Amino acid sequence: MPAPSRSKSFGNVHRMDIPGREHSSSYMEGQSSSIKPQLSNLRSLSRGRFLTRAGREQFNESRRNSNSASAKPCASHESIDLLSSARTTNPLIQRRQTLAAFPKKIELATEDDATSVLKINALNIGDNVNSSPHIVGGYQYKSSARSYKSRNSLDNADVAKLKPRKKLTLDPTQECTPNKGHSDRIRVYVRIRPISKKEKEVGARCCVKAANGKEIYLTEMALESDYLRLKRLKGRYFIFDGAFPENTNQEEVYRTSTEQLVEAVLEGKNSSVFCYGATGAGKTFTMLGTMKDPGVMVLALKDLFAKLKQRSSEGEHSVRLSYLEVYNETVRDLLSPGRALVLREDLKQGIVAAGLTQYKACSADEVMALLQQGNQNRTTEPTRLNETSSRSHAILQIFVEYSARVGVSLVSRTGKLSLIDLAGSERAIATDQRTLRSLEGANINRSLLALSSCISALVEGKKHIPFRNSKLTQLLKDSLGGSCQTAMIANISPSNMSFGETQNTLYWADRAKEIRTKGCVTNEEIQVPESGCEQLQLLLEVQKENHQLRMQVAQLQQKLIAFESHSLVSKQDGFADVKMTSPTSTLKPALNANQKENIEESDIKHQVRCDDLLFKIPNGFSSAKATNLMIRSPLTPSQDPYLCFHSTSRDHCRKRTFWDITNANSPYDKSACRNIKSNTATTGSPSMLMQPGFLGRRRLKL
Ligand SMILES: Nc1ncnc2c1ncn2[C@@H]1O[C@H](COP(=O)(O)OP(=O)(O)OP(=O)(O)O)[C@@H](O)[C@H]1O
Repeated sequence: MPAPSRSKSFGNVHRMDIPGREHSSSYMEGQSSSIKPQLSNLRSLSRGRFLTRAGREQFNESRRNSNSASAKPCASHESIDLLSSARTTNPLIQRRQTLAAFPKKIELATEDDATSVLKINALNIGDNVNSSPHIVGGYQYKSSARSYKSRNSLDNADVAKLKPRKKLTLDPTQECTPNKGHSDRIRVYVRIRPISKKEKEVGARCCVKAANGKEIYLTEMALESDYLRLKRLKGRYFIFDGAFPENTNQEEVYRTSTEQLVEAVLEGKNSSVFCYGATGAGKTFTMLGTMKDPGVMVLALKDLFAKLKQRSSEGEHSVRLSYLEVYNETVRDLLSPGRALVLREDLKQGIVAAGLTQYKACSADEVMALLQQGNQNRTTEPTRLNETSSRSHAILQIFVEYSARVGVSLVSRTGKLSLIDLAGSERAIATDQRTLRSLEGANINRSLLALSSCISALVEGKKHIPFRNSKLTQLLKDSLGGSCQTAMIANISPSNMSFGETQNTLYWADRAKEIRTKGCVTNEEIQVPESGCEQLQLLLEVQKENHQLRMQVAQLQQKLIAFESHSLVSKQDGFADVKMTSPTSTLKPALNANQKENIEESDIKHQVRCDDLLFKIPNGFSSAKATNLMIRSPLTPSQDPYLCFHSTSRDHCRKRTFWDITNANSPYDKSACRNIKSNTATTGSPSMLMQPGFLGRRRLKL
């Protein structure tokens, strides 16, 4: 069909509702071939609406033809919808339906694109826009403009005011969903602590609410007197990866925010969890907890050791641990306190505190003891707001190393878990002015300010991130901008007296949500022996290991035989008429109840005990007697190969030779040969010197 003269490109079909707006062809990005028939239908429709009378007739004619022609591509359900709805006069509804037929990932190049899509989706999801400004119609609206996101209500007029600064992406995979384990975005959780007794006494009321597991509402308006922050902090609604109300227990906080990161560390990745918030908001409670109510640090360590135990068969694991604090811009070792430490940048490990001790820990209890020791060394002082206020930022680092031999190569992995309890931001009035406390407060605020600058720079995608502005940000460089999975737990107080601090914390938490870390990589090394020398060394190691294992097997077998000999001797003495059967079946009846119990307890234990018994053979019972006993055994070697092995008779303990197998005239029948082989194993290999028969026989002859 010839294209009508006023026909427009597909992009213009979308644009015609808002004349004069520039749209980019990236709207079409991701368009799959499957939606092409729908698009052509749409194009035809738009043509139909703008044609002259004659043209419209021609158009209708061609449409009839196209409907009747079975060979032409049939319209899908979605395109049928589009056809029926195309008659509507509401352009936004038309556009909404058009978008519904699109693949979900759409690149928007301009502010107008974003505004239009948001408007369309606003119509689509109605009130959902109000309740979830970040997730619009199933997409997360990801941009650098944030303040409008936090509004309690978002109408079309508000949407129209949106001024995104950069190219926007609507990416359905970036929804704020906890436990999804995305590795490239900082996960942010908010925890509200219960209102304290002190706050209740002074008549404080609750000013914040958590809802639906993810949402936080401020139930008060911003303070009109706070001119500096008023503009920035007018948001009253926030959505995070998780929102914990006052009654959430420690276990739940750990499971939601940190458990998956512990798992990642075991896979050789780096993970960090940090608590952020104003003084007295509950950071230390969340991170460390109490003896009765252990926090994230303790639960993570316990979980880590439990998981290591489960994986013990997979390879060798070792755990090292260091604990440091940043106090008044100096770095101190909490496990072996001494002089201040210097931070150095290491190519492989990133920023490290030179001289920081790393303790090797073998069990959760050992780690707990170290943690307790470190906490005793941590600087805490009472302030007006918190009786046990942490005056320093504390960082616990746990390194988990794994190594295993896979074939000839050695695989090793190292994962690092950093658990960080930040000191609380505070106003000078909250602490004691003009004292050491206020100096500490100033330093704490300085480092937290540096942290906020880094967050801002990271969110805005700046090239230079001012990590060097404070010791804290230097140490957090990995967690914020490196190859690391990071979770932030923002702690807030519900009291209206801390409303400003709560708003501030929520503002920074909301920003931190947009930080993208580098994709988390596994720190794995595979050593494959390359040179002949390395291969030879490896071969020697394997041979050595093999030899040791053979020795162990031989010793255990020897003990077993010694025990069995003794049981036969006892039978000779006490139970002469007990019929001898194969060694394994004679073991149990010959033992008394006590011995039997020991055998069931542990093989090794029972073998050692039996060895003892061997040397308790009654006086006068010579080894010759034992030998005779074996010779007098009613069984032939073929019936009881074990006895054959032990007998001193040449006939019975004759070595099995090549001839025995091949020669049809062999005195042994084939089945007997097979039995003998499995028990005597006298094939002449050098390792057979270690075999039990050899040693056992010698012992009895002595
Ligand atoms: N979720 C909670 N449940 C019960 N009590 C809590 C909770 N969170 C905090 N608290 C209590 O609130 C008080 C202050 O908490 P915490 O010391 O953890 O605050 P903080 O943010 O670490 O303060 P700072 O920055 O001054 O060290 C403590 O007495 C603590 O027991």
